[in-house]
Amino acid sequence: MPYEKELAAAKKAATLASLQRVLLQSDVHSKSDKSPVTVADYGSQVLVSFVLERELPSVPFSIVAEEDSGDLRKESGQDTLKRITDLVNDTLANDGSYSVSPLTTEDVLRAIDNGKSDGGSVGRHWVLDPIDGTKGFVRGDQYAIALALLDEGKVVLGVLACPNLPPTSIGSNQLHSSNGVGSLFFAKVGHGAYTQALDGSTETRVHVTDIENPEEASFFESYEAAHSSHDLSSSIAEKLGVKAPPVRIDSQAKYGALSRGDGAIYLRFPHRGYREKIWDHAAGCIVVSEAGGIVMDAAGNPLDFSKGKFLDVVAGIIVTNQKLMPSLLKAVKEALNEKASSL
Ligand SMILES: Nc1ncnc2c1ncn2[C@@H]1O[C@H](COP(=O)(O)OS(=O)(=O)O)[C@@H](OP(=O)(O)O)[C@H]1O
Ligand SMILES: [Mg+2]
Ligand SMILES: [Mg+2]
Ligand SMILES: [Mg+2]
Repeated sequence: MPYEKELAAAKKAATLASLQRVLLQSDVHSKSDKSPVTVADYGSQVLVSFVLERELPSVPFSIVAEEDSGDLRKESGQDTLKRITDLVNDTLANDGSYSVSPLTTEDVLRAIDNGKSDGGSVGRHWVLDPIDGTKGFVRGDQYAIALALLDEGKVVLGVLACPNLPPTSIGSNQLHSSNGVGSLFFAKVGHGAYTQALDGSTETRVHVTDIENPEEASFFESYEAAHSSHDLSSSIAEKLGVKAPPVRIDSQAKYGALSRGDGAIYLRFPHRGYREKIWDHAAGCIVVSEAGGIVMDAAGNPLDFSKGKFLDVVAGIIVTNQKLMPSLLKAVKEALNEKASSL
């Protein structure tokens, strides 16, 4: 079966990264673009890189990942580097599946640097967001370890580990950390999407909702208003006839929740000038597509992951089932035209 061992390795990598026991979630640093990064973001990138290298030793190795080692190589980063190294070694020791001597700080830097690839349309590339929704993670809300594989520019498998997303369906009032076991979603091209509890229970196939009437639909959007225009989504929802208030959750947990029918629509409209990155959508996109949903930009184009680390989309990203997509696209077009003429 194509990509079977790759999927098994990806599930193992994302699950192990989700088991990090972080002492200080508030240990947040600011990157050069002012966005937050924590010890756990780096630790997760190291663990995923480590597991993929171990599980797939004979395969040429390329990862396009969010984090880099630049700040950790500076004098001011030495404390953080030490804490990442301890965190990774504790996680590997608790798990016990790899008998290795503890990683050194050099090993950690090298593992982070494995994520330097540029991706593209030739060959295979892993795409990793070690912690997607860092702000959600710091708040104790939703976040995801998101890992996908590109083959000749197409996403062929994806895994989303969502440690704070309960394995049962969420309503709008059950969004906060479950303090229990989280959810794992995974999909392989042409083989459907599946979920299982992060503690390894049996897997079940997931499908997006079959709702046809927008009045019965609910929609997801970013928790952070800085990441997606809440005004534009409410105008789209109103045009479509959606009655329910928005459900705001961080990260690609939105794609996971949508793939099992917890909500019907995901709307994402970043503010002017922001360029989407492939690691924020690759895993979520294949999980939802294999669950029967559609992921497009606001002009109705499928997402193109073959152009390197950026994802060039027209205006925003919209996700829903096959039945609702035509009316959603129409509502999006109207709302965007209205916005343009009001400027
Ligand atoms: N200005 C701006 N506009 C749009 N998107 C941005 C912006 N800044 C960051 N990001 C990316 O958003 C990722 C977080 O995903 P979400 O927006 O779905 O979640 S959240 O509600 O904002 O927490 C987040 O992913 P992580 O950095 O992995 O947390 C970013 O890649
Ligand atoms: Mg980030
Ligand atoms: Mg992200
Ligand atoms: Mg991230």
